[in-house]
Amino acid sequence: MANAMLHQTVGTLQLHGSSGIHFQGGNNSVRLVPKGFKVEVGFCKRGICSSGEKKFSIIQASASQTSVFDPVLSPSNNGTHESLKKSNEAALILIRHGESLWNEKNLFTGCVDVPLTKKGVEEAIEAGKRISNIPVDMIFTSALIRAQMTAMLAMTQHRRKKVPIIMHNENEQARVWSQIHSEDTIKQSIPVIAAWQLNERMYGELQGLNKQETADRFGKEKVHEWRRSYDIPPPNGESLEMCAERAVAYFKDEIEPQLLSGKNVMIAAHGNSLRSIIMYLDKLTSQEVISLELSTGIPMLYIFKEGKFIRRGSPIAPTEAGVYAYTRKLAQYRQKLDEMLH
Ligand SMILES: O=C(O)[C@H](O)COP(=O)(O)O
Repeated sequence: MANAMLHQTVGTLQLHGSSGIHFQGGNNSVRLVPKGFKVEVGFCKRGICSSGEKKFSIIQASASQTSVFDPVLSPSNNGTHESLKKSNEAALILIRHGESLWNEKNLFTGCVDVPLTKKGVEEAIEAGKRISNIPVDMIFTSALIRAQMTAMLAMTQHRRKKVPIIMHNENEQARVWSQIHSEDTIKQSIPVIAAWQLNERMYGELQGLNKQETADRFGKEKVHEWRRSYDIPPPNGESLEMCAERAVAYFKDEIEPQLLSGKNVMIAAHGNSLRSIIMYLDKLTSQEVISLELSTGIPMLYIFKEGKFIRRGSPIAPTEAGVYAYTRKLAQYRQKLDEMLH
């Protein structure tokens, strides 16, 4: 058990606007994180737990200081943010889930939790082949099964053979009961964070309706406006703008800090939650995003470098040399995999 870790939550860390970082544990309340403790970033369901307070846990680490998450530095810490921006480069992969049973039936799906079809399973596996040489350190998915299936199936193809493991931080018991007690096993794992903020836009009263029949009933133009306009919501549903408010906020608060710290990230999500994120990454206008269409199961690669997102398109096949020549780091990663596996 030399490598085993003892992680015990002993308090919480609170960020209070101008008054700084406070540690609150038992009867103690001190301003800074005490020596010998480290910060583990938690993911509360809504990203922000209450106004001005983000969810962190202070964990007391034994001799081994490793956890599934490396400490993440807040982007609001300007000095560090700037230096990380300069030094780090990371891959960002976006994948829209494979075909779902309601895509096949041409039904508005939105937040209804529908699994993949056989074709969707195959698309996810094919997507996995395309990214099998690209490093993945963390995976974010929506809370919906079609995105989670896609992420997991894609990872079955990855040459590095790390094990994707869904993090359960919904309450303290879930967190403790899913703890991994081997540093070596943790190193061979990829944390998977499921977040409702990455869910498909909520399609309101259109959910479950046939897309063609809806166009016949309300008119092609009206339905196109509901589906593709930026700020016009479908009846009692979310517009793309409303979807962006939660999806892009989550991306900025939870995903960008990981990229800033050099982590390679994959996001498996949905047509519209990804359209809103791409709108942010590519700085598209509300006019330009109208014509942005995403196919199911096609991975898209971005390189995050010097604080900028560089769009690299979709890796075509695992053998496509060009993809791995995008950056020296990617080429080196692939070379390492080749050496390891031959
Ligand atoms: O939720 C749905 O119905 C689809 O996944 C996305 O639909 P859209 O193409 O109408 O945006």
